[in-house]
Amino acid sequence: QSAVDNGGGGRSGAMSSPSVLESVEKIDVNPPKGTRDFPPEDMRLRNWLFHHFKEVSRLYGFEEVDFPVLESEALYIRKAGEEIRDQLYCFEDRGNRRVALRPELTPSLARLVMQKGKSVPLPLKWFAVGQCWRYERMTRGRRREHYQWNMDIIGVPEVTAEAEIISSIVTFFKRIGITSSDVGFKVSSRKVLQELLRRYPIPEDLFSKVCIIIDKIEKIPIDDIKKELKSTGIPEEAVEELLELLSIKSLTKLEEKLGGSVEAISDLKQLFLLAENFGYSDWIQFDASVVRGLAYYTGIVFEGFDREGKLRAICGGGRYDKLLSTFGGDDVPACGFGFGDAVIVELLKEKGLLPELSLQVENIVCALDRDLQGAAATVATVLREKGQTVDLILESKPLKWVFKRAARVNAQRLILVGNTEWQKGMVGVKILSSGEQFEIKLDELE
Ligand SMILES: Nc1ccc(Br)nc1
Repeated sequence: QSAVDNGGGGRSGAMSSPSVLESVEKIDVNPPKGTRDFPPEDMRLRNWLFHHFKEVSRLYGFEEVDFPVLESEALYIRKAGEEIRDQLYCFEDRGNRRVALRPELTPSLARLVMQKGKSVPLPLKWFAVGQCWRYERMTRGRRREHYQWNMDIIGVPEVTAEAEIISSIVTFFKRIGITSSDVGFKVSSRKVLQELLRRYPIPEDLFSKVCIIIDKIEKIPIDDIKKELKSTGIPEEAVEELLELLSIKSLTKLEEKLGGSVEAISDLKQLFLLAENFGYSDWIQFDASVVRGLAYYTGIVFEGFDREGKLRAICGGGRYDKLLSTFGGDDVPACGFGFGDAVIVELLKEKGLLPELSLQVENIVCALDRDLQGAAATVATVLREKGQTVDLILESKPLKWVFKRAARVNAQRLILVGNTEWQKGMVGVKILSSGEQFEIKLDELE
């Protein structure tokens, strides 16, 4: 029996005509390692999540954009030692081009902004929800794809942009029942690190590398962090001072350490003031250890975390004022965030906040005998043209089977097309919740 229906014996399993397809071993019905299918129940939850992503983006006046999942590898070749680079899902295509499945959306967004150039007046407020990939040795059994929601503001140098996008994430959390007791945002600025490093004689290009190492601070032993930092050439005393600085959790202490005239301090103070105005002060806290793991961040950085500390970062983002210039474009200030579709679902499960999403159908339409299948199609069409959802029974089935299906699809009512009624232009209706039953003219059915 061939693995696919060759149109011969159909699915009944009857002996099919000689197959044009070679008989094969049964194919592996699972999706590739690290990837997911979305059967109906999972797709309903995904659509529910994406609906909230997109509704919040619309509330904030952002425009939706999208890009190919396949991009030139060049977009992601950064030499700062990022994990995202080590796990790039890249290959050479048949035209000998180096391409990659996108690991994130921001470089594509930067590319499109550059492509549009002066034809789009700034500021731009764009959002996207797209599948992103990584190729990781399955030893860790982690996923290789996830969907990310991104919102980005291009062309606003002020901290009002960061305050706005953090507000949008807070709005999202509130919409799905997450509160500031469940989740918070750790906020810092890479300018803190820059300021400290400036006080030591070390080359500018080390900055990104140092950030990427520090981002691993809770993922690998502190001695490995020190070793990696020293291997970049930073003086020993700088490493010690750096690690001490990263433990600061109050802006006041940071100011004592760095002095008030530092731009990082004024940026952060402005952000916390704006948080008051947006009404999300109790969601955010200063934490100097936040640097995020992407090389291109240049200023404020933040990450959403679960206060119980059970899960990985829920989302993350920040300012990236130099990304377009690293692509050879003009410097354009930008900030944005990425929000994955996996950790948030784990959090909703933890909090008992997963929504009940069942299939709902208003009508099941069923012909009571074979020669009324056409009449049933007419009834279904009349209802659908009125905007009613109809599950039309497409084959002759016993009523018991129809009732079982009605229960499975949560139908509100059964429309039965029978000879006697149809002769009078009528159909039988059974309200499944009450059991009420009546006949009605087709054109009065609504
Ligand atoms: N960047 C990235 C891509 C895919 C997954 Br799963 N996680 C992170």
